[in-house]
Amino acid sequence: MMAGDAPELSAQERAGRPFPVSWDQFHRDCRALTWRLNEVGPFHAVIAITRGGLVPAAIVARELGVRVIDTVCIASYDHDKQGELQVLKGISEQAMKLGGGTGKGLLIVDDLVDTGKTGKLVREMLPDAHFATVYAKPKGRPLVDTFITEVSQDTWIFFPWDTALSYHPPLRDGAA
Ligand SMILES: O=P(O)(O)OC[C@H]1O[C@H](OP(=O)(O)OP(=O)(O)O)[C@H](O)[C@@H]1O
Ligand SMILES: Nc1nc2[nH]cnc2c(=O)[nH]1
Ligand SMILES: [Mg+2]
Repeated sequence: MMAGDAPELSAQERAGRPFPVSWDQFHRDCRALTWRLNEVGPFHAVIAITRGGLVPAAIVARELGVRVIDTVCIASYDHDKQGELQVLKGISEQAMKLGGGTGKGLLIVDDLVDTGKTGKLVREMLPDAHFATVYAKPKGRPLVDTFITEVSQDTWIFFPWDTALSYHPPLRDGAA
């Protein structure tokens, strides 16, 4: 950064509007997602986009009675800064076979789509799979087949596995 330049804002700071999600709420939203997916399936396997997709994938797979779960491991955000996408582990040969090579009958699960970059990459790997997320922001929404809650692009979702209970100052003292 050059002297005098404004500090670079993280994706979370740019988003501005916080949307904290509790474990209870997340579980309810995953169950609601499963109700919708139950109309679309059956699915041969669930593909979780790690790491955020692991928690909804476990809940959805449990509700749908699917026991084959695979992962595609992608790193993009370092906490809240988005960098280049890196595929750390691809989809297994066995899961690929179950999807006939194109992902037909497979269910991809992630916690959210934001810019859609992560979802787009996985869709390219499995063009015929069904892609479900719990939350969706407008830029990524066209990529998703099924989701539960849309939040505005300037929202930052705080998941229960990334947060802890802490003191919150009263509204009159300027709390959001
Ligand atoms: O639509 P995009 O702009 O690509 O962002 C969405 C992705 O970002 C988050 O993952 P992250 O890269 O933070 O990794 P994590 O799941 O391991 O936390 C989230 O879980 C999605 O996978
Ligand atoms: N936790 C979290 N991770 C993200 N990655 C991209 N967008 C988000 C978001 O809103 N919340
Ligand atoms: Mg993720």
